Amino acid sequence: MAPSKLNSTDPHGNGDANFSSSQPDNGSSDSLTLFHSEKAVQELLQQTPIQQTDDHLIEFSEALRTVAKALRRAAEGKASAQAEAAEWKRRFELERARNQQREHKGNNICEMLQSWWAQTSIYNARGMIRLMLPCLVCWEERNRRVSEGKSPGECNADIDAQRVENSTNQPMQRNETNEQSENCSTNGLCSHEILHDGETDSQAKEVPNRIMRKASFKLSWRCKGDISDQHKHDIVSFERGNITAAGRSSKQISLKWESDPQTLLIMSKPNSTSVRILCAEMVRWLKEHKKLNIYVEPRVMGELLSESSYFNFVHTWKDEKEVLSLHTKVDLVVTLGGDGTVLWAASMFKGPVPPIVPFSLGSLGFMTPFYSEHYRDCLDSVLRGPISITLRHRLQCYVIRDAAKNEYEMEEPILVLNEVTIDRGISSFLTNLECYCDNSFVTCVQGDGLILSTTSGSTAYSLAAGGSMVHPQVPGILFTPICPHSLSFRPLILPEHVTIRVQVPFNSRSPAWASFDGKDRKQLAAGDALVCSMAPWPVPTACQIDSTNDFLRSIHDGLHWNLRKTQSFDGPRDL
Ligand SMILES: NC(=O)c1ccc[n+]([C@@H]2O[C@H](COP(=O)([O-])OP(=O)(O)OC[C@H]3O[C@@H](n4cnc5c(N)ncnc54)[C@H](O)[C@@H]3O)[C@@H](O)[C@H]2O)c1
Ligand SMILES: Nc1ncnc2c1ncn2[C@@H]1O[C@H](COP(=O)(O)OP(=O)(O)OP(=O)(O)O)[C@@H](O)[C@H]1O
Repeated sequence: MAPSKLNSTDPHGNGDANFSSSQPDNGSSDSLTLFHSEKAVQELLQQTPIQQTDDHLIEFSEALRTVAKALRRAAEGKASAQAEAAEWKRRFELERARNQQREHKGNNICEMLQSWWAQTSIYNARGMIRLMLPCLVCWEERNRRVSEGKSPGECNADIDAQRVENSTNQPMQRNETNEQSENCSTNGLCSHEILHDGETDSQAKEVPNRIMRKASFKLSWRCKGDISDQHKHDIVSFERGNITAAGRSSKQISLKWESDPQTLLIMSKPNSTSVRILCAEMVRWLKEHKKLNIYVEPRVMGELLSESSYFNFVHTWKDEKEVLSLHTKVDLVVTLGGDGTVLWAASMFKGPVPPIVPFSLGSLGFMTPFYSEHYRDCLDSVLRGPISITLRHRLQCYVIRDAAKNEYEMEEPILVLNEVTIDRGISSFLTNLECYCDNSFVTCVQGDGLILSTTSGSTAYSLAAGGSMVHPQVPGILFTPICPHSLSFRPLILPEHVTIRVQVPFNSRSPAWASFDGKDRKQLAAGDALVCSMAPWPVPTACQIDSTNDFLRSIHDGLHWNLRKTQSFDGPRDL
């Protein structure tokens, strides 16, 4: 049959060659020839729509690709605006902390508490959004003007001018702040409640005789060999959280109490008999010899009370809201456990962190320089001060969902002391993570994942993935791939001021998973991003000797770093 012949001899399906070859060559009737030709033409015509369908499919898939690209660009724009906003917020906090420090002397107490409240509310999602929105508006406005053909410099100048104009709105903003402080009890901790000796009103009523005033302290550092006080700087007003300061990374920092610490929080590793016994003994000693107020976790409170009703004086908390206000009550935190307990303790404080005294009751202990056997001497000297401390930087991480339609749906930031890891989870596919640093494309991670680590975390997971060990006082962010499927992907160390964005592309074969200090795993679907920058509040941990000595001891003892038998004296030598 002509059609089958046509098909069988036309590998390309265009019919040309077969159309001519299907011409009868024996001079049979014209009508038959015509019939066959018509049939062949019809065949061809029937094939044309198939060809057209193919073309349409190609066009359609190209259109889809274009749409996907546009969507991706839009999501990237959104994530980059949000990253930028996070960075603006960070700068804004630093600037405000600096201004508050300057204004400190002239301010009356009410203003001070109001500003404190404003700062606390940063950690309330709405407060954060309130801070971020103006930044986003500026960012979008700037982008709009750039797209109109203006130079970035011109745009910034325009926006600054507009901001000056907008300063006439100041009274309205003030009203907003007043409103906040009036309504603060509904949002968490109220500024006037802090005025009452660091206790909330309700608690102060429950325990009327106890005076719990927060101890203030000063941090200072001096140049090597300088024994005078000339280079001392006052940098800390604990409640304001302005513990961040330039220069903190370059010298050994010393903490001196300005008033005696009165309240101590003990955090301990669960499920350990030796830790439980030590904890009870320490609480008893602190109460009887140091007359301190003691806080413990609800779990530990239960353990203590099951041991004896003697421990009735110990305090604990009931809910998350009270945890948020802990930093206003606690002068010092003691941890009994390994590094994991230090991480746990740090994670309890979303804002300023009281100094932590970490006792070693784990197997390694990179951040736990104190021996538990000597806890009395050690706590004696810490409570007396001055002590050397390490200000450990933290990273603040925002998970930005592609599905979030507006800023109100943004999740609370998560603070990490070690690292945030983005990996493939249970998926067997390579991760495909697009990484940007301050909006510049860094690379695409194809492998098991990526670790964004602090320098304190450099001896943890990042080290296991081939990252360098870095002194914890060095300000930087480690960018360490996990099993990258490329020979040249070496780990990086980026400066502390950058904002890193890790984006799961829309064409990713599987979702990625983020985990924070090894916990709280969150799924990152295609289009979601993780934005990470240095957090304003570091974690001050007490040193046994000093930052450097403790760090070197931890890598020698913990990792047996560069341990090798010494070469013997005898043998060949250069003459
Ligand atoms: N392959 C790895 O090395 C690997 C894998 C997963 C998690 N981790 C680390 O475990 C940490 C969580 O610790 P955990 O105690 O809750 O979990 P865990 O009980 O599983 O302990 C993990 C180990 O990491 C050590 N560690 C923690 N922080 C450290 C630090 N800053 N420097 C050196 N060692 C450190 C701990 O001492 C512990 O031995 C994560 O932040 C991550 O860094 C490491
Ligand atoms: N107070 C706490 N409440 C709940 N979990 C805690 C607490 N302290 C520690 N953890 C968790 O317990 C686990 C083990 O803690 P930690 O690392 O301190 O002990 P360890 O494993 O014995 O020490 P090392 O890691 O040095 O061997 C960690 O995952 C940590 O997050």
